[in-house]
Amino acid sequence: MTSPILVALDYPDAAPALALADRLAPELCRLKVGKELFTRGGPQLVQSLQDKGFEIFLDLKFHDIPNTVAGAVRAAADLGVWMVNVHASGGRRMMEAAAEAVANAANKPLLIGVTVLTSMSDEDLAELGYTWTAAERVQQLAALTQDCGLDGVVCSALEAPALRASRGEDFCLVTPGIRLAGDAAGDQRRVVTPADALARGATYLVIGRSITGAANPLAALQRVHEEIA
Ligand SMILES: O=c1ccn([C@@H]2O[C@H](COP(=O)(O)O)[C@@H](O)[C@H]2O)c(=O)[nH]1
Repeated sequence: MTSPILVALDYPDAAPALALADRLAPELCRLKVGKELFTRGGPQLVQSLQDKGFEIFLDLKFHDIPNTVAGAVRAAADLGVWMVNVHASGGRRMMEAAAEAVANAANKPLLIGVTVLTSMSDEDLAELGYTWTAAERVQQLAALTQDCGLDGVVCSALEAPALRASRGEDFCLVTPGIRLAGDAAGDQRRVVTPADALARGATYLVIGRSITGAANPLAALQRVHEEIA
């Protein structure tokens, strides 16, 4: 079974991340390593998680000049990760450089463009001086991301129906901002439940605190599976 669930290991260091991995199973989920955990645990932690059989989404959201981002995604591919991402707002030349960098990798990871962070609302965008809504901006950036040859985007599942219609069935929609019913949204603003996200056309569900913050994370993960079955 290939699970659509990516568990976000947002822990302050390697020990709790490895302990949780020992309670979960690669058949039930993939694992996401983000900025905090990678800064503490580094490539060695990624390797340890991969040695346990998990595929890894290295969520470092690279955003820099094209040459620098190309080198960063090449380094991520050398780690053998399953998925890596860049900020789509880095623009065409940056994304094309990233796509070219991973194209010839021995283990080519899925390369994903981050559109509008799921923690951002329309009001947050307006405060930055943008005139588009989050939904409009996601559409613009997803079109550019696909044109640059990337495999998909990070977006909210709220935008998934429109993206499925415009970008087709094969474009990966990686959706954080997932909450089990009743869980606090916290800093997230564009939030959807697991079942609703899949019904809307999401490919992968990124779930952090609804699983890692549960008294029994394995039970919470199994609850998600029951909900989406
Ligand atoms: O737009 C984005 C991009 C990435 N994330 C990451 O996903 C998880 C979500 O964690 P929760 O605890 O389920 O809120 C986290 O690692 C973020 O860095 C995102 O939330 N939104």
